[in-house]
Amino acid sequence: MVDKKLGGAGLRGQSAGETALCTVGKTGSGLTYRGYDMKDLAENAQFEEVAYLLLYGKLPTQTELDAYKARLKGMRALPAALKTVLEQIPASAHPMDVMRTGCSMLGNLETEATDFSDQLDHIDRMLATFPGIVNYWYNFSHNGIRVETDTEADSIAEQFLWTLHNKKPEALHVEVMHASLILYAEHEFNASTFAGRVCASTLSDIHSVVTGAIGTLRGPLHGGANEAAMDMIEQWKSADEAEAAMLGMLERKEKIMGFGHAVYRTSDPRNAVIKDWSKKLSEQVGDTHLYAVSERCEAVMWREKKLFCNADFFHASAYNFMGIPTKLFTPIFVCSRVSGWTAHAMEQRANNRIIRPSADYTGPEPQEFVSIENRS
Ligand SMILES: CC(=O)SCCNC(=O)CCNC(=O)[C@H](O)C(C)(C)COP(=O)(O)OP(=O)(O)OC[C@H]1O[C@@H](n2cnc3c(N)ncnc32)[C@H](O)[C@@H]1OP(=O)(O)O
Ligand SMILES: O=C([O-])CC(=O)C(=O)O
Repeated sequence: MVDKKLGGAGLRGQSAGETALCTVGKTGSGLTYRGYDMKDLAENAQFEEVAYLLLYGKLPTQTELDAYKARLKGMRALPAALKTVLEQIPASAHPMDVMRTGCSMLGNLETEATDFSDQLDHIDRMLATFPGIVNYWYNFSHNGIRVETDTEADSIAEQFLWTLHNKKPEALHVEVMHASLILYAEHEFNASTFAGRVCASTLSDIHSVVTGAIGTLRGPLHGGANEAAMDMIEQWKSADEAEAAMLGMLERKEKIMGFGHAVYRTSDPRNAVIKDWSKKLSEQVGDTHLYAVSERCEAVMWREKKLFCNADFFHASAYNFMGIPTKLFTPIFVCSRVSGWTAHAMEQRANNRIIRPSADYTGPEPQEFVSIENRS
């Protein structure tokens, strides 16, 4: 993999600390979690194995995995006060705002100890409850249903789909969700993780770390791109229509969501994995154009701009084929990335110094104070 030339604004290419969790664009297919190639994990593991790897430092044995899944399963029920708050949030709210509020409310009800001795309990609780939080609100506000979040689902992947559709999902969809959650789990010092680490460096609590990270992930330049990509591709009914529209967007110098990356230069290794799943799902549902539209977008962007699909682009069609409403796309990213964010928070806490960089001053030279009656 060729390194992207890094420099300029946005702290690009500057090291802001150390991590043992992840490499981006360095070895293997280009993304490793604690030394394991993301592709091997996405092809062979369940999401809980990856969360365990990030949070507990090693891949679990079968016995450890069974125990971990049972532990998470036992933590799914939502407190009544949290459900009451979720029921107040209007259907017009963005689900990322619901997640931000849900996480914050959980922190009010189940506050972390100030010595962080129970951090892993709170982290596992967030992993266990996040799918239920967003889907409880979604079903209540959109369908008038108080969905049961304490389900029999075997995994977080299954739990998301089960609490969304209020029934046991099909096996293929659960398999895709495991892969998707693994792809999104961790990505070094991306914007939301960095925001979380800054928060952790003040010795704040774990719910504040995650609440801040959720707000940072929400933007369309970061996690919000999967939703923005769907809004774009669903307008087009054929690959030719997509190509013509994209050329117009490029001509007008518009940003095309789901393309490009701050670190990768020639490809995002997560794209090949989710693109394969999107193709399989498109065949399963008898899709007539969405996959073809997506593929054409990829070809046009590469031909015209040498820009490639990032992790978000084919997630849009894949999630759509599984019947997931577009506005719930980025919350799925949260349900996964909470593992990476919190692993980083623990790493920061274990070797902490408050993150406080400097700025290059560009304001006026020192000037005399002018009293209010003499100002023009
Ligand atoms: C999981 C994730 O968070 S992945 C990222 C998800 N975000 C998106 O998909 C949003 C669209 N993409 C982008 O906005 C950008 O590519 C980012 C934010 C991901 C990276 O930003 P940067 O590191 O600043 O991009 P980079 O330095 O490669 O940009 C080079 C040029 O390509 C252009 N470019 C980059 N991405 C795009 C795009 N998606 N559409 C059109 N032009 C683009 C930039 O405008 C820039 O042009 P300029 O030099 O004339 O200003
Ligand atoms: O690394 C980044 O800048 C964004 C990204 O792909 C991620 O967070 O998964």
